[in-house]
Amino acid sequence: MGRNVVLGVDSSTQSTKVLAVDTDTGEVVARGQAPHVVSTGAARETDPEVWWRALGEALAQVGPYAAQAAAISVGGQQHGLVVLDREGRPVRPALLWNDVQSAPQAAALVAAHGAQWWAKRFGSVPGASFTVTKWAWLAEHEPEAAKAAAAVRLPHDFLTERLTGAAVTDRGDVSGTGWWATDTETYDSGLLDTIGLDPALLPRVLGPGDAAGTTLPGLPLRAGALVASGTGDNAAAALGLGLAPGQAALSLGTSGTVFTPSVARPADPSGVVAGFAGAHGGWLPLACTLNCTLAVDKIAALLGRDREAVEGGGSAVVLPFLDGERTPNLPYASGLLTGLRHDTTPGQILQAAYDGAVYTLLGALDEVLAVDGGAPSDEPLLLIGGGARGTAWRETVRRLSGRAVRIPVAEELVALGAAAQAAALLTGETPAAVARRWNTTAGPVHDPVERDDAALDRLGTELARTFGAG
Ligand SMILES: Nc1ncnc2c1ncn2[C@@H]1O[C@H](COP(=O)(O)OP(=O)(O)O)[C@@H](O)[C@H]1O
Ligand SMILES: O=C(CO)[C@@H](O)[C@H](O)COP(=O)(O)O
Repeated sequence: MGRNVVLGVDSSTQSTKVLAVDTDTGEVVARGQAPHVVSTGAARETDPEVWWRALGEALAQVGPYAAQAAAISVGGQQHGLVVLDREGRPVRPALLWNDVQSAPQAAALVAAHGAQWWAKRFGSVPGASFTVTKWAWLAEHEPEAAKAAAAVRLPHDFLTERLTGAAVTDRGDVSGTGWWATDTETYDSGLLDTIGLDPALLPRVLGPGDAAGTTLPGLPLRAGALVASGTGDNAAAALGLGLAPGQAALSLGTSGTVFTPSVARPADPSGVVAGFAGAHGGWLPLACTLNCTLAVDKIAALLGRDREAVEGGGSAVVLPFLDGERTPNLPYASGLLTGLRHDTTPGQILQAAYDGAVYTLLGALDEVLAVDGGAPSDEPLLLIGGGARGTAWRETVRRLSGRAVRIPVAEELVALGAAAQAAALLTGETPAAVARRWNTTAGPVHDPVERDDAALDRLGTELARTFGAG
Protein backbone atom coordinates (compact mmCIF):
# COMPACT_ATOMS: atom_id res chain seq x y z
CA MET A 1 0.00 0.00 0.00
CA GLY A 2 1.31 3.46 -0.90
CA ARG A 3 2.08 6.12 1.67
CA ASN A 4 -0.21 9.07 2.39
CA VAL A 5 1.87 11.97 1.13
CA VAL A 6 1.53 15.77 0.99
CA LEU A 7 3.75 18.32 -0.73
CA GLY A 8 5.15 21.49 0.87
CA VAL A 9 6.76 24.21 -1.26
CA ASP A 10 9.14 27.00 -0.23
CA SER A 11 9.56 29.51 -3.06
CA SER A 12 12.11 31.73 -1.36
CA THR A 13 14.58 34.30 -2.59
CA GLN A 14 17.33 32.02 -3.84
CA SER A 15 15.50 28.82 -4.77
CA THR A 16 12.34 26.72 -4.78
CA LYS A 17 12.34 23.70 -2.49
CA VAL A 18 9.72 20.96 -2.47
CA LEU A 19 9.31 18.36 0.26
CA ALA A 20 7.18 15.23 -0.09
CA VAL A 21 6.13 14.39 3.46
CA ASP A 22 4.46 11.30 4.88
CA THR A 23 1.21 12.67 6.33
CA ASP A 24 1.10 10.08 9.10
CA THR A 25 4.68 10.28 10.38
CA GLY A 26 6.13 13.55 9.08
CA GLU A 27 8.99 11.69 7.41
CA VAL A 28 10.41 13.57 4.44
CA VAL A 29 10.32 10.91 1.74
CA ALA A 30 11.68 13.01 -1.14
CA ARG A 31 12.91 16.52 -1.81
CA GLY A 32 13.62 18.73 -4.78
CA GLN A 33 15.31 22.10 -5.24
CA ALA A 34 15.85 24.45 -8.17
CA PRO A 35 17.60 27.84 -8.15
CA HIS A 36 16.17 31.29 -8.94
CA VAL A 37 17.90 34.17 -10.66
CA VAL A 38 17.85 37.45 -8.75
CA SER A 39 19.02 40.58 -10.58
CA THR A 40 22.14 42.32 -9.33
CA GLY A 41 22.87 46.05 -9.47
CA ALA A 42 20.50 48.59 -7.94
CA ALA A 43 17.35 46.45 -8.28
CA ARG A 44 16.44 43.07 -6.81
CA GLU A 45 14.01 41.46 -9.22
CA THR A 46 13.05 37.98 -10.39
CA ASP A 47 10.78 37.03 -13.28
CA PRO A 48 7.85 35.12 -11.70
CA GLU A 49 8.09 32.68 -14.63
CA VAL A 50 11.45 31.66 -13.11
CA TRP A 51 9.60 30.64 -9.90
CA TRP A 52 7.04 28.69 -11.92
CA ARG A 53 9.74 26.83 -13.89
CA ALA A 54 11.72 26.19 -10.68
CA LEU A 55 8.59 24.72 -9.08
CA GLY A 56 8.22 22.36 -12.05
CA GLU A 57 11.89 21.33 -11.79
CA ALA A 58 11.73 20.77 -8.03
CA LEU A 59 8.49 18.77 -8.40
CA ALA A 60 10.16 16.58 -11.03
CA GLN A 61 12.83 15.71 -8.45
CA VAL A 62 10.31 14.25 -5.99
CA GLY A 63 9.45 11.62 -8.61
CA PRO A 64 6.20 9.67 -8.28
CA TYR A 65 5.24 11.50 -5.06
CA ALA A 66 4.26 14.58 -7.10
CA ALA A 67 1.41 12.67 -8.75
CA GLN A 68 0.59 10.72 -5.60
CA ALA A 69 0.20 13.58 -3.07
CA ALA A 70 -3.36 14.30 -1.96
CA ALA A 71 -2.63 17.94 -1.03
CA ILE A 72 -0.06 20.68 -1.64
CA SER A 73 0.66 24.13 -0.23
CA VAL A 74 3.01 26.95 -1.23
CA GLY A 75 5.02 29.13 1.15
CA GLY A 76 6.76 32.05 -0.55
CA GLN A 77 9.09 34.98 0.06
CA GLN A 78 7.02 37.86 1.43
CA HIS A 79 6.15 41.30 0.05
CA GLY A 80 7.22 40.89 -3.61
CA LEU A 81 5.12 42.83 -6.12
CA VAL A 82 3.86 40.60 -8.94
CA VAL A 83 1.98 42.44 -11.68
CA LEU A 84 0.08 40.31 -14.20
CA ASP A 85 -1.70 41.04 -17.48
CA ARG A 86 -5.11 39.69 -18.52
CA GLU A 87 -3.59 36.36 -19.50
CA GLY A 88 -1.88 35.98 -16.14
CA ARG A 89 1.56 36.73 -17.60
CA PRO A 90 3.96 38.95 -15.65
CA VAL A 91 3.97 42.51 -17.01
CA ARG A 92 7.54 42.92 -15.70
CA PRO A 93 9.84 41.08 -13.25
CA ALA A 94 8.66 41.02 -9.64
CA LEU A 95 10.11 43.66 -7.31
CA LEU A 96 11.44 41.65 -4.37
CA TRP A 97 11.35 42.26 -0.60
CA ASN A 98 15.05 43.21 -0.62
CA ASP A 99 14.76 45.80 -3.40
CA VAL A 100 15.26 49.18 -1.69
CA GLN A 101 14.53 51.38 -4.71
CA SER A 102 11.16 52.28 -3.19
CA ALA A 103 12.77 53.87 -0.09
CA PRO A 104 11.69 57.42 -1.17
CA GLN A 105 8.09 56.21 -1.69
CA ALA A 106 8.19 54.50 1.72
CA ALA A 107 9.39 57.70 3.38
CA ALA A 108 6.67 59.72 1.60
CA LEU A 109 3.90 57.29 2.59
CA VAL A 110 5.01 57.32 6.22
CA ALA A 111 5.34 61.13 6.23
CA ALA A 112 1.86 61.53 4.70
CA HIS A 113 0.05 59.69 7.50
CA GLY A 114 2.52 59.43 10.37
CA ALA A 115 4.13 56.29 11.80
CA GLN A 116 1.49 56.03 14.56
CA TRP A 117 -1.33 55.84 12.00
CA TRP A 118 0.41 53.08 10.07
CA ALA A 119 1.22 51.07 13.19
CA LYS A 120 -2.27 51.41 14.62
CA ARG A 121 -4.12 50.56 11.43
CA PHE A 122 -1.76 48.23 9.54
CA GLY A 123 0.33 46.87 12.41
CA SER A 124 3.52 47.92 10.60
CA VAL A 125 5.28 51.08 9.50
CA PRO A 126 6.13 50.33 5.87
CA GLY A 127 9.78 50.39 4.84
CA ALA A 128 10.98 49.75 1.30
CA SER A 129 10.27 46.01 1.64
CA PHE A 130 6.51 46.46 1.84
CA THR A 131 4.45 45.90 -1.29
CA VAL A 132 2.60 49.22 -0.95
CA THR A 133 5.86 51.14 -1.45
CA LYS A 134 6.73 49.00 -4.48
CA TRP A 135 3.40 49.76 -6.14
CA ALA A 136 3.97 53.48 -5.44
CA TRP A 137 7.43 53.17 -7.04
CA LEU A 138 5.99 51.40 -10.09
CA ALA A 139 3.22 53.97 -10.54
CA GLU A 140 5.82 56.75 -10.44
CA HIS A 141 8.61 55.17 -12.52
CA GLU A 142 6.78 52.81 -14.86
CA PRO A 143 3.23 54.13 -15.18
CA GLU A 144 2.67 52.06 -18.34
CA ALA A 145 3.38 48.85 -16.38
CA ALA A 146 1.03 49.96 -13.59
CA LYS A 147 -1.68 50.75 -16.17
CA ALA A 148 -1.25 47.35 -17.80
CA ALA A 149 -1.92 45.55 -14.50
CA ALA A 150 -4.93 43.23 -14.62
CA ALA A 151 -3.96 41.51 -11.34
CA VAL A 152 -1.57 42.25 -8.48
CA ARG A 153 -0.25 39.31 -6.47
CA LEU A 154 2.32 38.24 -3.89
CA PRO A 155 4.81 35.53 -4.90
CA HIS A 156 2.94 32.70 -3.16
CA ASP A 157 -0.42 33.88 -4.56
CA PHE A 158 1.01 33.80 -8.07
CA LEU A 159 2.05 30.16 -7.72
CA THR A 160 -1.16 29.11 -5.96
CA GLU A 161 -3.17 30.69 -8.78
CA ARG A 162 -1.11 28.83 -11.39
CA LEU A 163 -1.93 25.58 -9.52
CA THR A 164 -5.66 26.23 -8.98
CA GLY A 165 -6.85 29.09 -11.15
CA ALA A 166 -8.07 30.81 -7.95
CA ALA A 167 -7.22 34.46 -7.26
CA VAL A 168 -6.60 34.09 -3.54
CA THR A 169 -4.15 34.95 -0.80
CA ASP A 170 -4.04 34.37 2.97
CA ARG A 171 -4.05 36.64 6.01
CA GLY A 172 -0.40 35.90 6.86
CA ASP A 173 1.12 37.05 3.59
CA VAL A 174 -1.39 39.82 2.86
CA SER A 175 -0.47 41.43 6.19
CA GLY A 176 2.93 42.25 4.66
CA THR A 177 1.51 44.29 1.81
CA GLY A 178 0.84 47.49 3.75
CA TRP A 179 -2.61 47.84 2.17
CA TRP A 180 -4.42 45.25 4.32
CA ALA A 181 -5.47 46.80 7.63
CA THR A 182 -4.75 44.47 10.55
CA ASP A 183 -7.22 46.31 12.81
CA THR A 184 -10.20 45.44 10.57
CA GLU A 185 -8.66 42.55 8.59
CA THR A 186 -9.75 44.15 5.33
CA TYR A 187 -8.16 45.88 2.38
CA ASP A 188 -7.99 49.63 3.06
CA SER A 189 -9.90 51.15 0.16
CA GLY A 190 -8.91 54.71 1.14
CA LEU A 191 -5.22 53.91 1.01
CA LEU A 192 -5.60 51.93 -2.23
CA ASP A 193 -7.32 54.96 -3.72
CA THR A 194 -4.46 57.27 -2.78
CA ILE A 195 -1.89 54.98 -4.41
CA GLY A 196 -4.07 54.40 -7.48
CA LEU A 197 -4.52 50.65 -7.06
CA ASP A 198 -7.93 49.24 -7.99
CA PRO A 199 -9.02 46.78 -5.25
CA ALA A 200 -10.55 44.61 -8.00
CA LEU A 201 -6.98 43.68 -9.00
CA LEU A 202 -6.29 42.11 -5.60
CA PRO A 203 -6.87 38.50 -4.55
CA ARG A 204 -9.55 37.34 -2.10
CA VAL A 205 -8.16 36.77 1.39
CA LEU A 206 -8.78 33.23 2.63
CA GLY A 207 -9.41 32.51 6.29
CA PRO A 208 -7.39 30.10 8.45
CA GLY A 209 -7.95 26.54 7.30
CA ASP A 210 -9.60 27.51 3.99
CA ALA A 211 -8.46 25.70 0.87
CA ALA A 212 -7.46 27.69 -2.22
CA GLY A 213 -8.99 25.01 -4.44
CA THR A 214 -7.86 21.91 -6.29
CA THR A 215 -5.13 21.35 -8.86
CA LEU A 216 -5.90 22.23 -12.46
CA PRO A 217 -5.58 19.51 -15.08
CA GLY A 218 -2.36 19.29 -17.07
CA LEU A 219 0.03 19.79 -14.14
CA PRO A 220 2.59 17.22 -12.97
CA LEU A 221 0.39 16.68 -9.89
CA ARG A 222 -2.54 14.49 -8.97
CA ALA A 223 -5.60 15.96 -10.73
CA GLY A 224 -8.00 17.38 -8.15
CA ALA A 225 -5.45 17.34 -5.28
CA LEU A 226 -6.31 19.86 -2.58
CA VAL A 227 -4.32 23.12 -2.58
CA ALA A 228 -4.10 24.93 0.76
CA SER A 229 -4.07 28.72 1.01
CA GLY A 230 -0.28 28.83 1.37
CA THR A 231 1.33 31.80 3.11
CA GLY A 232 4.49 33.88 3.45
CA ASP A 233 7.69 32.00 4.17
CA ASN A 234 8.12 33.16 7.77
CA ALA A 235 4.49 32.41 8.63
CA ALA A 236 4.95 28.98 7.03
CA ALA A 237 8.05 28.37 9.15
CA ALA A 238 6.03 29.31 12.25
CA LEU A 239 3.50 26.65 11.23
CA GLY A 240 6.28 24.19 10.51
CA LEU A 241 7.67 24.63 14.01
CA GLY A 242 4.23 24.54 15.62
CA LEU A 243 5.30 27.70 17.48
CA ALA A 244 3.31 28.78 20.52
CA PRO A 245 3.40 32.31 22.02
CA GLY A 246 6.69 32.86 23.86
CA GLN A 247 8.60 30.45 21.61
CA ALA A 248 10.80 32.36 19.21
CA ALA A 249 12.59 31.43 16.01
CA LEU A 250 15.60 33.06 14.38
CA SER A 251 15.89 32.35 10.66
CA LEU A 252 19.24 32.73 8.90
CA GLY A 253 18.65 32.91 5.13
CA THR A 254 18.97 35.65 2.55
CA SER A 255 17.03 37.63 5.14
CA GLY A 256 17.59 37.34 8.85
CA THR A 257 14.31 37.18 10.75
CA VAL A 258 13.15 36.80 14.35
CA PHE A 259 9.52 36.02 15.14
CA THR A 260 7.16 34.55 17.67
CA PRO A 261 3.37 34.13 17.64
CA SER A 262 1.51 36.62 19.82
CA VAL A 263 -2.02 36.96 21.13
CA ALA A 264 -1.88 40.77 21.10
CA ARG A 265 -1.97 42.52 17.72
CA PRO A 266 1.43 44.16 17.20
CA ALA A 267 1.51 47.91 16.50
CA ASP A 268 5.08 49.20 16.79
CA PRO A 269 5.40 52.83 15.62
CA SER A 270 9.22 52.57 15.62
CA GLY A 271 8.94 50.23 12.61
CA VAL A 272 11.34 47.62 14.07
CA VAL A 273 8.57 45.06 14.66
CA ALA A 274 6.40 44.23 11.66
CA GLY A 275 2.89 43.33 12.82
CA PHE A 276 2.17 40.37 10.59
CA ALA A 277 -0.83 38.09 10.97
CA GLY A 278 -0.26 34.41 11.62
CA ALA A 279 -1.24 32.02 8.85
CA HIS A 280 -3.68 30.15 11.05
CA GLY A 281 -4.98 32.96 13.24
CA GLY A 282 -3.29 35.10 15.86
CA TRP A 283 -0.36 37.36 15.10
CA LEU A 284 3.26 37.01 14.14
CA PRO A 285 5.39 39.97 15.24
CA LEU A 286 8.61 39.80 13.24
CA ALA A 287 11.78 41.77 12.61
CA CYS A 288 13.79 41.32 9.44
CA THR A 289 17.22 42.29 8.17
CA LEU A 290 18.23 42.49 4.51
CA ASN A 291 21.80 41.32 5.03
CA CYS A 292 22.26 37.88 6.47
CA THR A 293 23.78 34.75 4.87
CA LEU A 294 24.45 36.24 1.42
CA ALA A 295 26.16 39.30 2.89
CA VAL A 296 28.41 37.26 5.18
CA ASP A 297 29.21 34.79 2.39
CA LYS A 298 30.17 37.76 0.20
CA ILE A 299 32.53 39.09 2.87
CA ALA A 300 34.07 35.61 3.26
CA ALA A 301 34.58 35.54 -0.52
CA LEU A 302 36.18 39.01 -0.49
CA LEU A 303 38.54 37.77 2.22
CA GLY A 304 39.19 34.58 0.24
CA ARG A 305 38.11 32.44 3.20
CA ASP A 306 35.78 29.53 3.78
CA ARG A 307 32.63 30.70 5.60
CA GLU A 308 33.63 28.68 8.67
CA ALA A 309 37.17 30.11 8.88
CA VAL A 310 36.44 32.59 11.67
CA GLU A 311 38.74 33.66 14.51
CA GLY A 312 37.77 35.26 17.82
CA GLY A 313 39.23 38.34 19.50
CA GLY A 314 40.32 41.70 18.15
CA SER A 315 38.45 44.95 17.77
CA ALA A 316 37.16 44.86 14.18
CA VAL A 317 33.56 45.92 13.61
CA VAL A 318 31.66 45.07 10.42
CA LEU A 319 28.21 46.44 9.62
CA PRO A 320 27.41 44.22 6.61
CA PHE A 321 24.79 46.49 5.03
CA LEU A 322 25.67 45.48 1.47
CA ASP A 323 22.06 45.84 0.28
CA GLY A 324 21.22 48.88 2.42
CA GLU A 325 19.38 47.78 5.57
CA ARG A 326 15.86 47.42 6.88
CA THR A 327 16.55 46.87 10.60
CA PRO A 328 17.68 49.46 11.44
CA ASN A 329 15.90 51.35 8.67
CA LEU A 330 18.91 52.46 6.59
CA PRO A 331 17.97 51.77 2.96
CA TYR A 332 20.76 54.01 1.64
CA ALA A 333 23.53 52.56 3.84
CA SER A 334 26.41 50.47 2.56
CA GLY A 335 28.72 48.07 4.38
CA LEU A 336 31.29 49.35 6.84
CA LEU A 337 34.53 47.93 8.29
CA THR A 338 36.25 49.69 11.15
CA GLY A 339 38.32 49.03 14.29
CA LEU A 340 41.31 47.59 12.38
CA ARG A 341 44.72 47.22 14.08
CA HIS A 342 48.09 45.84 12.91
CA ASP A 343 47.26 42.53 14.55
CA THR A 344 43.72 42.18 13.11
CA THR A 345 43.43 38.90 11.19
CA PRO A 346 41.16 38.09 8.20
CA GLY A 347 39.41 35.49 10.37
CA GLN A 348 38.55 38.18 12.94
CA ILE A 349 37.11 40.40 10.19
CA LEU A 350 34.93 37.51 9.04
CA GLN A 351 33.77 36.85 12.62
CA ALA A 352 32.95 40.56 12.92
CA ALA A 353 30.73 40.22 9.81
CA TYR A 354 28.77 37.41 11.49
CA ASP A 355 28.50 39.55 14.63
CA GLY A 356 27.23 42.53 12.63
CA ALA A 357 24.59 40.39 10.91
CA VAL A 358 23.31 38.89 14.16
CA TYR A 359 23.47 42.01 16.38
CA THR A 360 20.28 43.79 15.33
CA LEU A 361 18.30 40.56 15.07
CA LEU A 362 18.98 39.84 18.73
CA GLY A 363 18.07 43.38 19.78
CA ALA A 364 14.81 43.06 17.85
CA LEU A 365 14.10 39.66 19.41
CA ASP A 366 13.42 41.29 22.78
CA GLU A 367 10.96 43.68 21.12
CA VAL A 368 9.22 40.86 19.28
CA LEU A 369 8.83 38.89 22.50
CA ALA A 370 7.58 42.00 24.32
CA VAL A 371 4.46 42.28 22.11
CA ASP A 372 2.60 39.97 24.46
CA GLY A 373 4.06 41.92 27.37
CA GLY A 374 6.00 38.96 28.72
CA ALA A 375 9.55 38.99 29.97
CA PRO A 376 12.04 37.65 27.42
CA SER A 377 11.50 33.90 27.32
CA ASP A 378 14.10 31.43 28.61
CA GLU A 379 13.02 28.84 26.05
CA PRO A 380 15.80 27.82 23.65
CA LEU A 381 15.85 29.97 20.57
CA LEU A 382 14.98 27.87 17.52
CA LEU A 383 17.58 28.42 14.82
CA ILE A 384 16.39 27.70 11.27
CA GLY A 385 17.19 28.60 7.63
CA GLY A 386 20.23 27.62 5.58
CA GLY A 387 22.62 29.37 7.98
CA ALA A 388 21.48 27.20 10.90
CA ARG A 389 23.58 24.43 9.33
CA GLY A 390 26.74 26.47 9.89
CA THR A 391 28.84 26.27 13.06
CA ALA A 392 29.98 29.89 12.80
CA TRP A 393 26.36 31.12 12.66
CA ARG A 394 25.31 28.96 15.58
CA GLU A 395 28.25 29.98 17.75
CA THR A 396 27.76 33.67 16.92
CA VAL A 397 24.11 33.51 18.00
CA ARG A 398 25.05 31.73 21.22
CA ARG A 399 27.88 34.16 22.07
CA LEU A 400 25.90 37.34 21.34
CA SER A 401 22.59 36.21 22.84
CA GLY A 402 23.76 34.30 25.92
CA ARG A 403 20.73 32.06 25.28
CA ALA A 404 20.27 28.36 24.72
CA VAL A 405 19.79 27.49 21.07
CA ARG A 406 17.96 24.54 19.54
CA ILE A 407 18.67 23.43 15.97
CA PRO A 408 15.85 21.29 14.58
CA VAL A 409 17.14 18.24 12.74
CA ALA A 410 14.37 18.84 10.20
CA GLU A 411 15.60 21.20 7.53
CA GLU A 412 13.45 23.38 5.30
CA LEU A 413 10.96 24.43 7.97
CA VAL A 414 9.13 26.68 5.48
CA ALA A 415 8.38 23.80 3.13
CA LEU A 416 7.60 21.60 6.11
CA GLY A 417 5.14 24.22 7.41
CA ALA A 418 3.48 24.36 4.00
CA ALA A 419 3.27 20.56 4.06
CA ALA A 420 1.68 20.72 7.55
CA GLN A 421 -0.86 23.21 6.20
CA ALA A 422 -1.65 20.84 3.34
CA ALA A 423 -1.92 17.85 5.71
CA ALA A 424 -4.23 19.82 8.01
CA LEU A 425 -6.71 20.17 5.13
CA LEU A 426 -6.87 16.40 4.91
CA THR A 427 -6.97 15.52 8.61
CA GLY A 428 -8.98 18.39 10.08
CA GLU A 429 -6.18 19.19 12.57
CA THR A 430 -4.55 22.62 12.86
CA PRO A 431 -1.21 22.92 11.03
CA ALA A 432 0.48 23.46 14.42
CA ALA A 433 -1.02 20.21 15.72
CA VAL A 434 0.29 18.41 12.63
CA ALA A 435 3.76 19.92 13.15
CA ARG A 436 3.81 18.86 16.80
CA ARG A 437 2.70 15.36 15.84
CA TRP A 438 5.55 15.31 13.31
CA ASN A 439 7.94 16.44 16.09
CA THR A 440 9.48 19.03 13.80
CA THR A 441 11.45 20.90 16.48
CA ALA A 442 13.39 17.83 17.65
CA GLY A 443 17.10 18.54 17.61
CA PRO A 444 20.10 19.23 19.81
CA VAL A 445 19.96 22.03 22.38
CA HIS A 446 23.17 24.00 22.84
CA ASP A 447 23.45 25.44 26.34
CA PRO A 448 23.82 29.16 26.98
CA VAL A 449 27.33 30.63 27.04
CA GLU A 450 28.41 33.90 28.64
CA ARG A 451 27.20 36.81 26.53
CA ASP A 452 29.94 38.77 24.76
CA ASP A 453 28.91 42.24 25.95
CA ALA A 454 32.15 43.82 24.70
CA ALA A 455 31.33 42.84 21.11
CA LEU A 456 27.74 44.07 21.53
CA ASP A 457 29.01 47.40 22.90
CA ARG A 458 31.41 47.86 19.98
CA LEU A 459 28.61 47.25 17.49
CA GLY A 460 26.13 49.50 19.31
CA THR A 461 28.67 52.32 19.50
CA GLU A 462 29.54 52.07 15.81
CA LEU A 463 25.90 52.00 14.72
CA ALA A 464 25.15 55.08 16.79
CA ARG A 465 28.32 56.93 15.69
CA THR A 466 27.99 56.27 11.96
CA PHE A 467 24.26 56.02 11.40
CA GLY A 468 22.71 57.54 14.51
CA ALA A 469 20.96 54.19 15.01
CA GLY A 470 21.09 51.80 17.93
N1 LIG B 1 26.26 24.36 5.70
C1 LIG B 1 25.99 25.66 5.71
N2 LIG B 1 26.61 26.49 6.59
C2 LIG B 1 26.33 27.80 6.64
N3 LIG B 1 25.48 28.42 5.80
C3 LIG B 1 24.85 27.66 4.90
C4 LIG B 1 25.05 26.27 4.80
N4 LIG B 1 24.28 25.81 3.80
C5 LIG B 1 23.62 26.87 3.30
N5 LIG B 1 23.97 27.99 3.95
C6 LIG B 1 23.49 29.36 3.73
O1 LIG B 1 22.10 29.30 3.56
C7 LIG B 1 21.70 30.34 2.67
C8 LIG B 1 20.40 29.92 2.02
O2 LIG B 1 19.47 29.77 3.06
P1 LIG B 1 17.94 29.65 2.77
O3 LIG B 1 17.26 29.66 4.10
O4 LIG B 1 17.70 28.50 1.87
O5 LIG B 1 17.74 31.01 1.99
P2 LIG B 1 16.46 31.64 1.29
O6 LIG B 1 15.27 31.00 2.00
O7 LIG B 1 16.58 33.10 1.55
O8 LIG B 1 16.50 31.34 -0.17
C9 LIG B 1 22.84 30.55 1.71
O9 LIG B 1 22.96 31.95 1.44
C10 LIG B 1 24.06 30.00 2.48
O10 LIG B 1 24.89 31.05 2.89
O1 LIG C 1 10.84 40.25 3.89
C1 LIG C 1 10.93 39.29 4.63
C2 LIG C 1 10.17 39.23 5.89
O2 LIG C 1 9.41 40.36 6.16
C3 LIG C 1 11.85 38.15 4.23
O3 LIG C 1 12.00 37.24 5.29
C4 LIG C 1 11.33 37.49 2.97
O4 LIG C 1 10.15 36.77 3.26
C5 LIG C 1 12.39 36.64 2.28
O5 LIG C 1 12.74 35.51 2.99
P1 LIG C 1 13.96 34.51 2.66
O6 LIG C 1 13.98 34.27 1.20
O7 LIG C 1 15.21 35.11 3.20
O8 LIG C 1 13.59 33.26 3.41
